[in-house]
Amino acid sequence: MTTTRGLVGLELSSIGRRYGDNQVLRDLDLTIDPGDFVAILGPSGVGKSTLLRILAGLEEPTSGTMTPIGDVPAGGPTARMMFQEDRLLPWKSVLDNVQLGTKGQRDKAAELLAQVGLAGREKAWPAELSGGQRQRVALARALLHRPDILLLDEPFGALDAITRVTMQQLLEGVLAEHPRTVLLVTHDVEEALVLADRVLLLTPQGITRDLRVPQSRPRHRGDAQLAAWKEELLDGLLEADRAVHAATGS
Ligand SMILES: Nc1ncnc2c1ncn2[C@@H]1O[C@H](COP(=O)(O)OP(=O)(O)OP(=O)(O)O)[C@@H](O)[C@H]1O
Repeated sequence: MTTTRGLVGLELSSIGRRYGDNQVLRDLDLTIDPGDFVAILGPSGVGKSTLLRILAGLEEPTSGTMTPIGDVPAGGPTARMMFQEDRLLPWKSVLDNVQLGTKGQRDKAAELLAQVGLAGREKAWPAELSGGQRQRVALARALLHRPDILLLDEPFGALDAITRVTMQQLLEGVLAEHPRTVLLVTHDVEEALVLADRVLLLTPQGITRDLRVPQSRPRHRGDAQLAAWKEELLDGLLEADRAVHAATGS
């Protein structure tokens, strides 16, 4: 049996979000098990980032409830978000960027930097790093806060194909060391299938596909079952994309 010690999940019940007349999420029911890695696919504009912002507590749903489950800490679970853009402060060193908003965590910050492959670059400025390296700093910064829930909003979306694969492998390694409940929003179906325990397809009709990926890690990108799911999910995405355009008249 998988242990959920120290891990927190979330139960969403009838979550909705409306912006004026624009009902973005509607009656969303979803249980995220403690320690699960859940990837969310969906057409542009369907509300994936909105959902992550709600989970992060950055935004309130207009309806529904969200309840933490599992080994819930006394003050409630903490969440941390990582974005496509690194959001590093250019006037602070790499180490100071990782420590941002914390006190006395220098050693831990340096240790995390080493874990993401940036030992020796503590004093560098963000401008001296490549896009992939900057995302490593952003990942180290998110992990320093030891969030119960790690929310990744297309974190590798701006990276070239090779750096992206390297970052996926790095994330997998880091999570093996620091188990967390993870939600990943991505447009990359292969990324979802290679990394996640569970892949959701979010469409204007709600979650239309909820796929468990039992393959052991590291996964083989050429795996026949993953390839079949990739086809199926791409078809689902195309169909959902048409539905979004039909709904918005775009
Ligand atoms: N603060 C806001 N005010 C008004 N409308 C918003 C706001 N945030 C998001 N929206 C609207 O909500 C809808 C969903 O946006 P969201 O960014 O969550 O979609 P997404 O699925 O993440 O899209 P993408 O894949 O393109 O990032 C869009 O129609 C967007 O215009």
